[in-house]
Amino acid sequence: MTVHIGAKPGDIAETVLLPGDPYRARWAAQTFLENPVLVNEVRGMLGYTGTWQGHRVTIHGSGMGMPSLSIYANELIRDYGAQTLIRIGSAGALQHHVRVRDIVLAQATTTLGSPSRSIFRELNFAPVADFGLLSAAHRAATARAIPTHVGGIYSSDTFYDERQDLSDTLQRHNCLCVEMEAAELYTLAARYGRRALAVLTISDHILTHEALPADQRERSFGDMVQIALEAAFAP
Ligand SMILES: O=P(O)(O)O[C@H]1O[C@H](CO)[C@@H](O)[C@H]1O
Ligand SMILES: O=c1cc[nH]c(=O)[nH]1
Repeated sequence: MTVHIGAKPGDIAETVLLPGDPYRARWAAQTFLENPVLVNEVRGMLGYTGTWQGHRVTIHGSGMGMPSLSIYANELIRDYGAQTLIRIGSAGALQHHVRVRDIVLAQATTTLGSPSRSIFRELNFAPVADFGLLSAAHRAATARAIPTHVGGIYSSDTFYDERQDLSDTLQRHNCLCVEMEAAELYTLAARYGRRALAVLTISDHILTHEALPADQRERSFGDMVQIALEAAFAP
């Protein structure tokens, strides 16, 4: 047990899928895993372990924002030995050609700051996805003809951002979408030698203001879960 995770040693699989929303963790575990068992509910942050096609998998909420994800990812990596961590999250599109419900595979992330920012001092560290996971996820999405984009994204700790100039600059630099966790996940994976990827579903459009309701964010993003599972266990 850790401060924030009540699972016993061995309860957490080496492969962990990380949605921000704990109820999405429950939905994904009950929909995709065989024999899902609740392994954490400290602070209501649900985590389940089961099997997918014979492979052990944990699906665990990360909460919203990099400070929250950082707590769970640190404990999953350092205390439970997680090796492969795949975020399955929602995101807001920053480009017209990226549409609501499309998938984005985050190749690299830009951020203003993350919990790891202070240790880099003057360095602009570039958090990037694991290439093996990224290419396997792309193959899985292409095989299923799921509309998918690969490229740079923006990880922000501010959902209600007042800085329109930031959005404009990111858009001009072909940033595909905004979400709130991937930069810290990729940085921790780099630090501890683990594999990480963010597979995102567009839930909102920053340019058109289209937005999906909360129940659909919780329960209807099956394509990204399927892509994440296939990528995690690709030969
Ligand atoms: O749907 P999740 O995975 O929570 O991801 C996105 O949704 C939350 C904001 O509504 C942030 O966590 C953001 O990254
Ligand atoms: O606009 C959005 C949608 C999902 N997540 C975000 O961080 N921003």
